[in-house]
Amino acid sequence: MKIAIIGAGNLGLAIAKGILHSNGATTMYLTKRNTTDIQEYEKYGNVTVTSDNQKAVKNSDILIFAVQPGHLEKILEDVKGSLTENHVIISTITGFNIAKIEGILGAEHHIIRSMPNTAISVGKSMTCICANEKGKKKIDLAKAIFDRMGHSMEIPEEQMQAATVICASGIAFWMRLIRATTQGAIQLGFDAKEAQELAMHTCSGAASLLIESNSHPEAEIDKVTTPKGCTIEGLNEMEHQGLSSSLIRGIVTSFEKISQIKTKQL
Ligand SMILES: NC(=O)C1=CN([C@@H]2O[C@H](COP(=O)(O)OP(=O)(O)OC[C@H]3O[C@@H](n4cnc5c(N)ncnc54)[C@H](O)[C@@H]3O)[C@@H](O)[C@H]2O)C=CC1
Ligand SMILES: O=C(O)[C@@H]1CCC=N1
Repeated sequence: MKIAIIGAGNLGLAIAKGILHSNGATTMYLTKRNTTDIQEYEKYGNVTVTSDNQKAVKNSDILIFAVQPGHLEKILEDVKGSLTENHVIISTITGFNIAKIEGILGAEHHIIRSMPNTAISVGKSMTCICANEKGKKKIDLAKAIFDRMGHSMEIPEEQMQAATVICASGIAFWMRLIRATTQGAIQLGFDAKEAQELAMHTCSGAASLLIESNSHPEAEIDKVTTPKGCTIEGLNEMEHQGLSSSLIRGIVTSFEKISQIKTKQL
């Protein structure tokens, strides 16, 4: 597989690391306007770093666009002449819909819209994808690419903004929960490093229980809450303080914001 990542910033480099981590490409082009700080990636023999997007497109089959929304239109116009009908175009751009990409490139291209998160760098991204009519023929290929770097789900395009909040912003939400647990553990006497180790592995174990046993969170909670015990006492206090409610409200607020950004920018 010959992959180009157009826009090697935060997300683009996270994807590049995920691809390297999973041996997911035969060759990989990484592009950026100023390539100085990504030059080191050429130490991996199959990686070419360049500011020449046309060259990256001509030498690759799968094109992953990870630039800021305001830059995409011009970049697509610039590379349009180098595209063939065999290219698979994967956009990670928030809010930039398939109709708009088709408006620039034409509907005859395989166009996939994706929403990964930064955990793609360690092969653990939850990635949502959807495709245009032509791209549906390549959706299994896109799914296979993202499944090598975590877990993927095909969703209707109307749900992409909601998926962005849950999966991409979700990394920040879960980080804050892990950080808060760490602060609690420090107050109970663990040093900071130990406290984070306890918090993150407990978080990972909780998610693994659900993924591997296919069970429901409340069923797992019932197994831990001893009657009159410490768990239910703590859990009920968290709920009295609005734990579930604040999470739900934060998610809805984030969604309201992403909906406004879409209307203003695009
Ligand atoms: N950071 C995240 O967790 C997620 C971000 N996204 C989306 O991914 C996109 C990129 O986000 P970030 O990586 O955070 O942004 P970023 O600003 O870190 O990266 C964008 C990169 O594109 C480069 N660039 C600009 N013009 C270029 C050009 N003409 N040719 C080649 N490269 C060019 C910039 O130098 C920069 O390195 C955004 O549209 C964002 O909505 C999507 C999911 C998650
Ligand atoms: O915060 C944001 O708006 C973008 C979209 C998802 C992650 N970062």
